[in-house]
Amino acid sequence: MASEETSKVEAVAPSLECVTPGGDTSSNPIKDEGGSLAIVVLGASGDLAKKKTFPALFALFKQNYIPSESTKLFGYARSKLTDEDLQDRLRGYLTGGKTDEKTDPAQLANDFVKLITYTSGGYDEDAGFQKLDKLVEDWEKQTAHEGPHRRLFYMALPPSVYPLVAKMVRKHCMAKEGWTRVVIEKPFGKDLESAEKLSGELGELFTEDQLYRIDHYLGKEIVQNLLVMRFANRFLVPLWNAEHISNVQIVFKEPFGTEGRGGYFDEFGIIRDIIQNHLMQVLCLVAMEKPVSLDPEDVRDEKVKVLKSIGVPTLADCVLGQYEGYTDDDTVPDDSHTPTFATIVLRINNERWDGVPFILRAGKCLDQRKAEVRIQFKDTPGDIFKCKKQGRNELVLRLQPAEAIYLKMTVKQPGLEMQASQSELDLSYRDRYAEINIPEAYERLLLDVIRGDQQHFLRRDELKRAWEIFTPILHKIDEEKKKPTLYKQGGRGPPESDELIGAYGFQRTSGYVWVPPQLQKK
Ligand SMILES: NC(=O)C1=CN([C@@H]2O[C@H](COP(=O)(O)OP(=O)(O)OC[C@H]3O[C@@H](n4cnc5c(N)ncnc54)[C@H](OP(=O)(O)O)[C@@H]3O)[C@@H](O)[C@H]2O)C=CC1
Ligand SMILES: O=C1O[C@H](COP(=O)(O)O)[C@@H](O)[C@H](O)[C@H]1O
Repeated sequence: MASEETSKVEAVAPSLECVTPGGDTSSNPIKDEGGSLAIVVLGASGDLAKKKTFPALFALFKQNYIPSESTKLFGYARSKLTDEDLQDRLRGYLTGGKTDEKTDPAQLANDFVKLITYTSGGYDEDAGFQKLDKLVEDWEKQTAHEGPHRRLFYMALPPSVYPLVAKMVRKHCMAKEGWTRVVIEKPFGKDLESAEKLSGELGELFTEDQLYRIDHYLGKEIVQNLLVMRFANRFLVPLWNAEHISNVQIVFKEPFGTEGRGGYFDEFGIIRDIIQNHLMQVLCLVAMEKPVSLDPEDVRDEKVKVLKSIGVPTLADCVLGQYEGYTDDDTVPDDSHTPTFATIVLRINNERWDGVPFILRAGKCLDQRKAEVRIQFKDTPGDIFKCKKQGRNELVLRLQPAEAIYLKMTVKQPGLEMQASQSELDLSYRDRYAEINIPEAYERLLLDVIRGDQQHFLRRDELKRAWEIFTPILHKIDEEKKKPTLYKQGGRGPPESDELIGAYGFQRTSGYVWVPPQLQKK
């Protein structure tokens, strides 16, 4: 049964306006739909809710994107909590973002938590969801605003209960006059079959335009910049292909381990946790063709197209690692073979990328926190300066920490001698945009949900294709109980990874060390 309810409110076409340096950036407001907005956080007692969901809503509240006159936040979970219990639990996490000097941040946090009300109930319990619906409806009736009563449900819950909760929302809590949107968190399944099963179950209850599958990497500033950078700069156009690019690396590193999430992590491993979703989304934006427009369907059509061109990797294209001490976690079995590190090389079989390896690398408990895209160009032909020794051009997009885009290039070493050396053109956001508050990923994505803009959310076919690429290798790893190489905590991961990357053409620049000013230890 497909829902008869579809959004009565037109999605706001994503606008992209050119902003001159120091210019006004506030030209993309929420289309004023009037009426009321109820945001229901299901699993409000949990970790994600307190660390990400409510803080993101707080940031939007601070910027008046969710005005207190017309917005109410409802928490729902099984834990027996009062409104005050939940409010107190959240207060300590409501710290991020900038406020003007006149505003007291603690007062703002107090004003925000007053918008939250909590109700407890089971996830399969009709009575609980009927009570929730009544609470929302009573509040909607009280809000004097003309217009639709909009309802946003955010599932900050373990995926095992998504279908159950979705059924309850569909049965009892749909908006009576206005839109209903449902946000779900990854993991969207464990492989192709389970993902399709989940998609089928949700598809019975909600239309695709009501479902927002969140991948928070799509909300990161540099990831969002990829479309603009790639398609608004003429000089990049002729270079962005196999003729000039040798290899592309997309890297995620974390300096800590599973930190209390060992039970979850051990079931999924690093490929499902990071590579199949976050890194693949970034890959799509690096590799896809120019969309016809910024309409969400046009952008997602291009992502699906590039995903369909990617060949299925084999174990030979892959290095797996596990950090020493991983199994000391009580929630992880002693004989666990779950990889906490993986390097996987993908090939895109199309005209633009034929022959260019896309190297995806992710690991926990490594030497640093870093996520970046590193595009390495081929050697310059006819090298009269012996530049090869100095290193290749690389365009690096650093997602975190300290967002930056920099281009490693060879220049004359200043001085009397004619000597070439490696330097960089550096766009470090903290220097260039010091006055601008860079929003958190969840903040931006929640705003997109309120706006009805699905560009930065996964469509069902996109998800399916990403699972088609990774399921064969994941099944093989599981079936063969493939043992990952143990690696030291705080290092670069298994040395085999660097060997594989080297074999696929990546050339490390010897002697080049550049620590951008924002990352230098003072
Ligand atoms: N935490 C994080 O940093 C991230 C989480 N996610 C995803 O977000 C979702 C929520 O994550 P997180 O908040 O960490 O999860 P939690 O384990 O904290 O669970 C959230 C809430 O769900 C309820 N719950 C827990 N286990 C069960 C269960 N077995 N059956 C029914 N209800 C249960 C609990 O509420 P109560 O008992 O009160 O009902 C809990 O407070 C997950 O899908 C996760 O993969 C994604 C990215 C990062
Ligand atoms: O989705 C997840 O992401 C986090 C890393 O997110 P980041 O925004 O801090 O880069 C990771 O720690 C976690 O394992 C994974 O589930």
